[in-house]
Amino acid sequence: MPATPLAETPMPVARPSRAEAEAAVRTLLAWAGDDPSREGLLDTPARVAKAYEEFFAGYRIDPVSVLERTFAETEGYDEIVLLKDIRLESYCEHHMVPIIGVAHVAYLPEHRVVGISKLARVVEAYAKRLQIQEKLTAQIANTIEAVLRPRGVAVIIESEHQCMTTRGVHQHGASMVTSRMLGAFRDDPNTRRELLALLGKG
Ligand SMILES: Nc1nc2c(ncn2[C@@H]2O[C@H](COP(=O)(O)OP(=O)(O)OP(=O)(O)O)[C@@H](O)[C@H]2O)c(=O)[nH]1
Ligand SMILES: [Zn+2]
Repeated sequence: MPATPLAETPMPVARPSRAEAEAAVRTLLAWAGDDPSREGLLDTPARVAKAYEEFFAGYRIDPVSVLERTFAETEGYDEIVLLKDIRLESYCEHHMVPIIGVAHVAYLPEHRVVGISKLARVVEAYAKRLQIQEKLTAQIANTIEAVLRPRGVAVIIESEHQCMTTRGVHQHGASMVTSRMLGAFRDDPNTRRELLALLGKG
């Protein structure tokens, strides 16, 4: 198996306990100006800790192992495989608020294909972490390239950053688009055009 870019996957040096995480939420509630001991907020720290386990589940998913099972009986299929409109839920590493959008992931198989849901699982593994969109886009593409060794990989992400819509510049409707094209998608204009046509962006 080729070297993979997982060196970029950080884990906390010493993970705080759940009780410490809940105490931190109580501090934030009080800092926001509310009373953490009032009835409606009593269970909130526990709920927030549980929600964080969901939001940041990606730290506990290994994107390489997700892609390791492949299938060779494809009758030599070597054209574009595209999974489009994958729901994306990520979290801005500057403000810890959601980045919501869609990802489109394509590759050009070389002999073997991967179960199509696995492309969405790789997106999920990197999205459910603290991110900036450029890095998220690159991590997904680089991992697919490193593990599947296809002739090309393309990842396009379109999203809305809530740090821009609900605070700061309050730019409702502004979307951020990033793309990472590797192999034939980068080098061959016809392949890139075909992809954009399949995405309705030709
Ligand atoms: N390139 C990039 N920028 C991002 C992403 N998510 C958030 N940002 C931006 O990161 C920047 C952080 O800038 P700072 O000046 O440190 O933060 P800030 O004072 O909260 O900035 P404002 O959002 O403009 O109020 C902001 O411009 C955000 O819009 C991302 O995925 N990619
Ligand atoms: Zn932000």
